[in-house]
Amino acid sequence: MAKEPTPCTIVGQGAVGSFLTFYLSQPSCKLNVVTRQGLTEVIHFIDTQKVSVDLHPQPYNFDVEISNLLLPTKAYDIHSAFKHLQPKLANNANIILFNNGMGCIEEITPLLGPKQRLLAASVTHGVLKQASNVIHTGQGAIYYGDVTPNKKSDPLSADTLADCDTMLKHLPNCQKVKNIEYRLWQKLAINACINPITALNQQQNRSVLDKHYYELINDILNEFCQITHAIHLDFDFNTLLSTVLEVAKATGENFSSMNRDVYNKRRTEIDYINGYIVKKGQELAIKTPVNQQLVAQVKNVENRV
Ligand SMILES: NC(=O)C1=CN([C@@H]2O[C@H](COP(=O)(O)OP(=O)(O)OC[C@H]3O[C@@H](n4cnc5c(N)ncnc54)[C@H](OP(=O)(O)O)[C@@H]3O)[C@@H](O)[C@H]2O)C=CC1
Ligand SMILES: CC(C)(CO)C(=O)C(=O)O
Repeated sequence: MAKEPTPCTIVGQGAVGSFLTFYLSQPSCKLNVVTRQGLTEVIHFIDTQKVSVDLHPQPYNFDVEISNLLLPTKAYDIHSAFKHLQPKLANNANIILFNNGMGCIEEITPLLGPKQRLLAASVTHGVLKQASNVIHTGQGAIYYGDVTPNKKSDPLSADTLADCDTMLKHLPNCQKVKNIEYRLWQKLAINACINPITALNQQQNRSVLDKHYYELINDILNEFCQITHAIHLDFDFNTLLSTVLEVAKATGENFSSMNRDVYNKRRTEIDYINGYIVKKGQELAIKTPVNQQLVAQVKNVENRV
């Protein structure tokens, strides 16, 4: 007997949400797209080969139980989007976070049912949304892993998780990894350096390579490494510094997401990026004055708009 398509609910038609909709539009997946207004828009999606396709996702059907919930929203919207859809989640649902920054795992974990699984992804693809056009601007990768605390083995949960893993194989360069925590912290370090610098100075990512910012980057990463050391995650300072500079170079022509948020007078994800380093510092009694200062500066710019 042919296998039923895997049901998959995607929240929002933003850049990453449309990217997921494009790559998961497969006969083996049954997509449901949730928007705040209830109506879906036609998205003109352009892939890295410049091939364009119009996406006509079905509006969300509230009668459907959610087995796989994909949350590609800004970090500050994850909690409310989850709460809104929580009543529709299957007992053994998989919930997958695609946001930048950290802190959402802590927000969602207490809300999980005993058989629900929480997965987190680190995305390095570049995707740009301009009006109804979504462009896959840069080929990157997706690393994801299970971050459910105190997992209990359950045959039904294991089956839905296996279906979810099969479904996610349709995404470009998508790999399940055991060390997802390490990947998430590494991406946090990259964003903690590139995003506020490029947002406050309204410059492209390559500007981070300017000698002028070396001391600031050193200070951001120094505070970061004290925290990761305290939680027994080993990051070598020099390797991390090289990674940040390599990403700034490789994405040099781009404007970071925080740069665009400030430019477009939108809320930034600062609370979940440098703000998360500050929060962890407070919990661990580690001083983080440089990250604290950056949070204050970015919030100051946000409040001016
Ligand atoms: N774009 C990129 O290249 C990359 C982005 N990321 C990260 O991925 C995350 C998403 O980024 P991106 O796609 O660019 O952001 P966008 O702002 O383009 O998209 C977010 C979407 O989420 C929707 N949304 C929020 N809450 C709800 C809700 N409750 N119900 C329905 N829809 C909702 C928003 O809808 P509305 O329009 O109504 O506000 C919006 O369409 C961020 O954390 C970002 O940092 C990571 C790597 C690369
Ligand atoms: C890696 C980087 C900095 C690329 O622009 C990014 O993730 C962002 O802009 O948020």
